[in-house]
Amino acid sequence: MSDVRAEKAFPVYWEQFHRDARALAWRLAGEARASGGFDAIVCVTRGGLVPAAIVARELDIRLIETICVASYHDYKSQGELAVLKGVCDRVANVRGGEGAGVLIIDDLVDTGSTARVVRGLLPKAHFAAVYAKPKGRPLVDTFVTEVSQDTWIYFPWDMGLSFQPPIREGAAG
Ligand SMILES: O=P(O)(O)OC[C@H]1O[C@H](OP(=O)(O)OP(=O)(O)O)[C@H](O)[C@@H]1O
Ligand SMILES: Nc1nc2[nH]cnc2c(=O)[nH]1
Ligand SMILES: [Mg+2]
Repeated sequence: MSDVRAEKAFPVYWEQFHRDARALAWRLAGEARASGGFDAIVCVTRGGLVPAAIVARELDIRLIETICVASYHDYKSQGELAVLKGVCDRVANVRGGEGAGVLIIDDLVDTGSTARVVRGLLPKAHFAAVYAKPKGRPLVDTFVTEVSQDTWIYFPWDMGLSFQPPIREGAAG
């Protein structure tokens, strides 16, 4: 989201996230049939951890690795992208090297910067995200829902219940 101001909010609740992550698993099951399956999952921390758990359960994948990337240091503003931990050789070479047979999972692609770096490390892997914005979309092999570039997605783990003032008290203005 670095150069476009996020004007619209897209809040996602746990039930919806579970449904969308399952929809991703259904699509990936089709991909797996066509491509010979996935032997391992690499989840992009931290956001990729949650959909990775759901997809791993649905596709019965038990070899799971993380790639630890940090870039959004402040809320909504992307800084320098740092890979804090790469992928172990056992997973990167699970089917002949360069990420062949590996499924990479993240919660979303926005500008595509994170996906570009991760794909560079595992060029033969399949990259999946639950949500995609237009700039990041060319970097993803499989996703479920596209939102506009000026939308900020609020995940259930980032939200909590809070009091809402009644509309007549000015909240609608
Ligand atoms: O396409 P991009 O513009 O690179 O943005 C997408 C990345 O941003 C978020 O991660 P973030 O860096 O905020 O860290 P987190 O997963 O630890 O929350 C999200 O989980 C993606 O990994
Ligand atoms: N939660 C959240 N993190 C992001 N990182 C980059 N874009 C987004 C977004 O829309 N929502
Ligand atoms: Mg992330």
